[in-house]
Amino acid sequence: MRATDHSVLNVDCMTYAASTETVEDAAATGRYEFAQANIVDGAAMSHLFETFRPDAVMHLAAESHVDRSIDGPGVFIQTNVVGTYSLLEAARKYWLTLEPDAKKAFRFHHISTDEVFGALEANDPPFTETTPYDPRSPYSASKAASDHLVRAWYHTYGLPTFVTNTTNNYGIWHFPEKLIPLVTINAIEGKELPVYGKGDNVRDWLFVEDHAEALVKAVENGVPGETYAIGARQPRTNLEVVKTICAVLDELLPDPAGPRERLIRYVSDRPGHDFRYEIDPSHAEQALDWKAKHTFETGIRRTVQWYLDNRDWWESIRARRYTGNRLGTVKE
Ligand SMILES: Cc1cn([C@H]2C[C@H](O)[C@@H](COP(=O)(O)OP(=O)(O)O[C@H]3O[C@H](C)C(=O)[C@H](O)[C@H]3O)O2)c(=O)[nH]c1=O
Repeated sequence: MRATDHSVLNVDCMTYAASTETVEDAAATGRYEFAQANIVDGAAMSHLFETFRPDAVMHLAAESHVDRSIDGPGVFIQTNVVGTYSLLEAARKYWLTLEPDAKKAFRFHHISTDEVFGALEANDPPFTETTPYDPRSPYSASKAASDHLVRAWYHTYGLPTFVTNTTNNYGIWHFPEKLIPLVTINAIEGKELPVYGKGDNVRDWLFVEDHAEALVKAVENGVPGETYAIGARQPRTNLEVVKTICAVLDELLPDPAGPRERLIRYVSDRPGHDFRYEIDPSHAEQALDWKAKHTFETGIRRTVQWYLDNRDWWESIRARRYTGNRLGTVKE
């Protein structure tokens, strides 16, 4: 199946106030058209299937910010667990109505995270598809639960599902509460750059366009019951990430006050902060005939340039809605 020749129901950002506002911001750019429905609402989900009659589903809808899940886990259980259940049931009811060929070709692609595998120590080998689940935050536990539901619907009902687990994404349109957009925007504005703990936690960074390409390959070629661990082999400590952003910005937009590393502030650590995530993507690269094109350095350069070129987008988000304490305030 080629994703470009078939209708794929891309379920994303359809949940709750914060995500709906994200959708409005994205839709305001004129580049997107969204069907909005609450993922927890089974009837609304069934209506989406009847309207679109998709050949496949890409399930990207999730509450995704770990800090928010620590502040308020309930919405993560609703969206990520109950929402995935409701989407699976709507997909199953629709799938049962399909003709045999369409039924065989149908795919339910669940997009998930490497956080379900827990935390690595410095010398542990990277996660693979066979790493046991060991989630530790309310967010990762809710995603782990959703992964298990998706596999259960394959084994129990025969719904042709598969799962991709990916490393940290970054790039254009990244919501300004996560580390990279938050630090980029704060650095542009000359504000302090909050680094949790000592800044030695490691994340493995995948440029969003590389991930999108992998997801298209996966929905075209993914085998039901399979798992694909997707990453770019670009692990960096958080301090390296922040310093790289500062250096790129100093080059693209020099600050008369001096190098931006002066803005780095070490703040209280995230409770239960997972030390290190990293994926070995060998199986996915081979099975999906895909490989990430960006190194962290090429991807971050494009990202910083994009935030410089798209101030209107993030300024309006910061000004209108998200001035709360999860948006770049230094907490000490
Ligand atoms: C917001 C913030 C974060 N950090 C640290 C915490 C992490 O060690 C690292 C990245 O944090 P962020 O919240 O951007 O992303 P993760 O907690 O690694 O999780 C992200 O990647 C996974 C795979 C998903 O599945 C999540 O959905 C996604 O949000 O920077 C700071 O030091 N300062 C800050 O102000």
